[in-house]
This record gives sequence, C-alpha cells and structure tokens, in this order.
Amino acid sequence: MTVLSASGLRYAYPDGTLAVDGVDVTVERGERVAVLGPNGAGKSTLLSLLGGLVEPDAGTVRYFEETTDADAVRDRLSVLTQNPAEYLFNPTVREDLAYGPAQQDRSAAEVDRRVERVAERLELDGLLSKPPFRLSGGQQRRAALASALTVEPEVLLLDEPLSNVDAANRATILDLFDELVADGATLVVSTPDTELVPHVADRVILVDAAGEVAATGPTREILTDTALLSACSLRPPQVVRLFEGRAGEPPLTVAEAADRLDGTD
Ligand SMILES: Nc1ncnc2c1ncn2[C@@H]1O[C@H](COP(=O)(O)OP(=O)(O)OP(=O)(O)O)[C@@H](O)[C@H]1O
Repeated sequence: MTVLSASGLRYAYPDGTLAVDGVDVTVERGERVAVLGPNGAGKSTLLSLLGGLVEPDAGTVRYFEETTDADAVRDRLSVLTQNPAEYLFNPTVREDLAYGPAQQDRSAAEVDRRVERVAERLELDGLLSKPPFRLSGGQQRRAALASALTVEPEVLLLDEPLSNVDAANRATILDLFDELVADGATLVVSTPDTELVPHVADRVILVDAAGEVAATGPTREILTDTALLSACSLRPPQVVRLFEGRAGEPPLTVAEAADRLDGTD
C-alpha cells in the first residue's frame, strides 16, 4: 500500500527562496527512506510539505491512497521537525509525552502505558517529572521524538532526528527504529549525513541544492555513486572511500567493513 504519494510539490518562502521545486515522492508501507541532501537543499521544507504542516504552492500529497487532507490522518502519521520546542510545551516531560495519545481520546491507563513504555525505551524515565525547558539539548531531541512515538503512528517523518544526540542514545534510537519497522511502521528520515543513511534507510531520495530530486534509488546504489553525491555537495561514507578500488561491492558501514575484513583474513 502506498502511504504517501506526492506529485509536483513546489514551495517558495515569502522572501522568494525556492526551497522545493517540482518534487515527486512515493513511499510504500514498511519502507525505510532517507531524504538526503546538503544543508539548505530543502529537506525540512519537503518533510513539512509531506506531513501537511505547510501548504505547497503547487502539487499535492495523498495519504494512504485515500485523502489529501493531512488532518484526516493525524493519528496515523507523525512529523517531527527539528525544533523540539514545538513538541515540549507542557509543565513536565510526562505531560508532553501524554499529550498526543490523550488528544486521541485514549484511556488514562493506555496513555500511561504508552508514556512509560516509550520513556523507558528512550531512557527518559528519570526525566519524566522535569519541566522540558530544563532538559539538555540532546534530551529535548529525545523527548520530542518520544512525544511523536506515544501516538503510535503508522508513518513517521523525522527531520534529522539524531542531530545533537550522543553515540549511546543514537544506538538506542536506531534499534528502536528497527523495531518500529519490524512492527510495520514506515520511516522517512531526513539527513545531510551519508554516514547515517545506511543505518536508517533502504532507499534514498537525494535532493540537490536547487531543491530538486537529483536521484532516487537503493541506498547502496546512491551511496557508492561518488560523482552523483559530489554533484549534490556530498561525499560517500568513509568506509566506501576506504574500499574504493577493491574488488566487490564496498561496505557501507563499519560493521560491514569488519565482516569483509574478517572474510579476507
Ligand atoms: N522561513 C524561511 N524564510 C526564507 N527562507 C527559508 C526559510 N526557511 C528555510 N529557508 C530557505 O529554504 C531553503 C531550504 O531550507 P530547508 O531548511 O528546507 O533546508 P534543509 O535541507 O532542511 O537544510 P539543513 O540540512 O540545513 O537542515 C534554504 O535555502 C533556506 O535558506
């Protein structure tokens, strides 16, 4: 089933900056997709358009093959922007995490169950009684992600969800993403970081500095195409460069490289 289908999306900011120009995107249920591009390529704008937070100047977004009204699918699709303050506005972190499911009219017991589960999973349980503005920057990012997850959406559109998050919490969040997808969720993650992409996506939508889609394809194909990435001011992951010129397909991650080296020892 197609969960998201956008065609001809175009958006210019009031000052005239053309951020997204003629973009078509289709995402199928259960996919893990990265929107990859350099700073300023229009990734955040594109995610906001896909999530219905911003109206396009041209083009349409269709959700679950049913409707073009993003509000009609609010329970099924969550967008996480780069600004945690948009999600953290209650007196405590617990209330922020409870806000989404409470809006869905879930029972108090069900709201509590979701808050406890997500908080434990993201190691926020010790912070639930804190005011969100007293959290560190990285903790705020995690709390904002947690508030999107308690809604238990089918589709998650996440704008650079791991920026400002330390290595241990990154690993926890990446494991959690894998679990969500295994449970049937669909994940769209924007990032300018080619090192992150193999961990979050099987398919890449590559956007260039002009806000256009430069290419769409399997992660391996996109991340090993040095010329294509370079045209978008990006570089392949370091291990790809390390294995350049060697026989066989280059590894995309350190773990794959370690396996490869083990095999050749
Ligand atoms: N409120 C705004 N008003 C005017 N121009 C804007 C506004 N927000 C973003 N832009 C411009 O739109 C373009 C796309 O910005 P956007 O934030 O979508 O890029 P991005 O790919 O998400 O960048 P980054 O990787 O730095 O987060 C940029 O040229 C940016 O300067």
